[in-house]
Amino acid sequence: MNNLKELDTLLIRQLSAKLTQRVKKATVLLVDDDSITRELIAHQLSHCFEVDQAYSGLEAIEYCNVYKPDIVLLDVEMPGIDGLEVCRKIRTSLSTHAVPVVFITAHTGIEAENACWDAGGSDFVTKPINTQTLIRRLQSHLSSKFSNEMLEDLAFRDGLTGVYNKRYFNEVMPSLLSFSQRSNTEMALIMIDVDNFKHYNDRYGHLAGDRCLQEVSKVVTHCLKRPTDIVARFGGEEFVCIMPNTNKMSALAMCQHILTGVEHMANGPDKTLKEKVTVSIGLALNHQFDQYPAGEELLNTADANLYQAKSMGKNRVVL
Ligand SMILES: Nc1nc2c(ncn2[C@@H]2O[C@H](COP(=O)(O)OP(=O)(O)OP(=O)(O)O)[C@@H](O)[C@H]2O)c(=O)[nH]1
Repeated sequence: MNNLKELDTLLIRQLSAKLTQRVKKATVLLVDDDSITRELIAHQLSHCFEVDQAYSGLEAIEYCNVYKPDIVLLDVEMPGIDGLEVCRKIRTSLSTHAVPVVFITAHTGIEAENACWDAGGSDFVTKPINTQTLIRRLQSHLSSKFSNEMLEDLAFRDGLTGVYNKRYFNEVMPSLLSFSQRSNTEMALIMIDVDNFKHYNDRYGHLAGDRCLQEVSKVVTHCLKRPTDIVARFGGEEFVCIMPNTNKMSALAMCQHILTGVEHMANGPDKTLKEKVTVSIGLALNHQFDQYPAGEELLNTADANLYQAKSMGKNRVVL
């Protein structure tokens, strides 16, 4: 019992050290049209974070779309697009909606404060700024953001390969299916299974087998580049991928990419594989059914096609 408690304490200490490190390396985007104020705040914050600067609302939006900062420190009053509008834009963009926004405002009073909350702000500081308070607030928002991300990773990522896990797949599959049904778009689902993996494990050991799975998942993730594509480890040496907005030709091309990529892994510069590895792929498309299929039907079809691919000699895709 005591040992378990000690282990818990150790784990919590490790996690909190990791969190502190992440907060130290966090990027703050500081947005203010007044260059003197901006430089002054940037200088004070630079002891604790990486600080990038934007001088207008438009520049801030462009920066966020490309670089995705960890947190935004945003002046409310700016000519052109003001801070409130920038914040609304950050909140409605898929890639930045979870980025905390802390407002800097010269105005106090219920109306000014409520405007910040209504725009989606996470917090605000009033001028003149107390640097200590500002730093502590940023650290606190960053800590909760990073802990949430760490928890999400623990819940939804596969520990060995870093791709999503089956739980995540099961969570998102119904929404993706109903989205493709509503928008009448094609969607592809593939099941990938490493060929003769038992032999690889038996011959080179379980650790080498683990390494092989990591390499396969890298190849698959590399091939499926769209932000909407999802790669998950389904269990053992099996992966499942969902590709929204993908028709038969593109899906087949993707599968071919994966087959070639995996085949070439053993020739890679770092030679992490002991011998050539191949995979078999079962493909299923939602448009191949008379009626929109349920997730289970798509999965079963992909699985049956995977079985076919194996029985036809492996290292191939079957639709
Ligand atoms: N190293 C490692 N091996 C795993 C893991 N999960 C499952 N395995 C192994 O994967 C192997 C799968 O073997 P089989 O199901 O017989 O499949 P196979 O040898 O690939 O045969 P085919 O699928 O017909 O090509 C078993 O030996 C499992 O122990 C893992 O996380 N790491």
